[in-house]
Amino acid sequence: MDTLHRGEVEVRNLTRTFGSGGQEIRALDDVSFTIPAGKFVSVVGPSGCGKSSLLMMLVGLSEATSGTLEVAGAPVTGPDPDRIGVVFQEANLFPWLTAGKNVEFPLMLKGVGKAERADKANAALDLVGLQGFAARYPHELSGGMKQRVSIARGIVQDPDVLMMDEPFAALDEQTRMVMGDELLNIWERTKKTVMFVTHSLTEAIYLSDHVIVMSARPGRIVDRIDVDLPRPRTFEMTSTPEFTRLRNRIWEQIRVA
Ligand SMILES: Nc1ncnc2c1ncn2[C@@H]1O[C@H](COP(=O)(O)OP(=O)(O)OP(=O)(O)O)[C@@H](O)[C@H]1O
Repeated sequence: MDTLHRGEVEVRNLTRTFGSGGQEIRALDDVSFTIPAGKFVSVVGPSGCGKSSLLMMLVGLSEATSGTLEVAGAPVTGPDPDRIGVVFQEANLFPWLTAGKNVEFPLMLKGVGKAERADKANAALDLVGLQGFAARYPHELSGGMKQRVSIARGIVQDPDVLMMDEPFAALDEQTRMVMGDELLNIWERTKKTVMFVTHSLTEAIYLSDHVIVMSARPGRIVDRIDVDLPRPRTFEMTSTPEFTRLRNRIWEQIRVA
């Protein structure tokens, strides 16, 4: 396949079942989609539809029951932060390490030398707007800042793809909106492919090129929406007829799902 035209994320006929025998729970059923390289795609759906399960398989932390997953041109066989960065809802920082050392941590595991580690961590912290904060400990940072550190840690190895599982869900509304704009800035500067799981329809539309809509369990894809709003996105766009039309379309799908 032509590398230039290959989807950065390819999911084919993915099924995920938990448990066994009479206790089986089918979380995902025959899910297929492609995220082209460099695109920002959100996944929305009712609670329990399998969004997190999907992301856990795509980052190599959980195995598919059947189907195939390819990211950045290769099958996913386990965690691979050089290829796939991940950011979760909780920042999950080590409280006893500074922001800089938290970002360096995955590089330390790889045996990267001290100077290179510090350079890369500082560059990642700059990218998320935390220049000068490397020496701070997590308890000295706000919720938004902690999540920025977590994003810096997710991209410190410069992966092609960034997977995000409700990264701003624990933040207050104002911080959440600022973080959305920050994330778009980072995305535009780094050209990474982003898959973003969220409960917020507004956030999904505001950030994305495409929105994948999933049904209630067992999760299936019921719609894929192209968001043709111009970039850069602005707060004013969220009250335009086009934005409302897209939000209504997703809501109709989720309501009946
Ligand atoms: N380890 C597990 N063992 C058993 N069932 C599981 C496990 N993980 C997930 N499930 C079930 O699979 C379904 C999908 O869960 P998942 O967390 O992926 O959904 P979700 O869409 O991310 O939910 P939410 O939006 O509430 O975060 C749920 O019904 C959940 O209870």
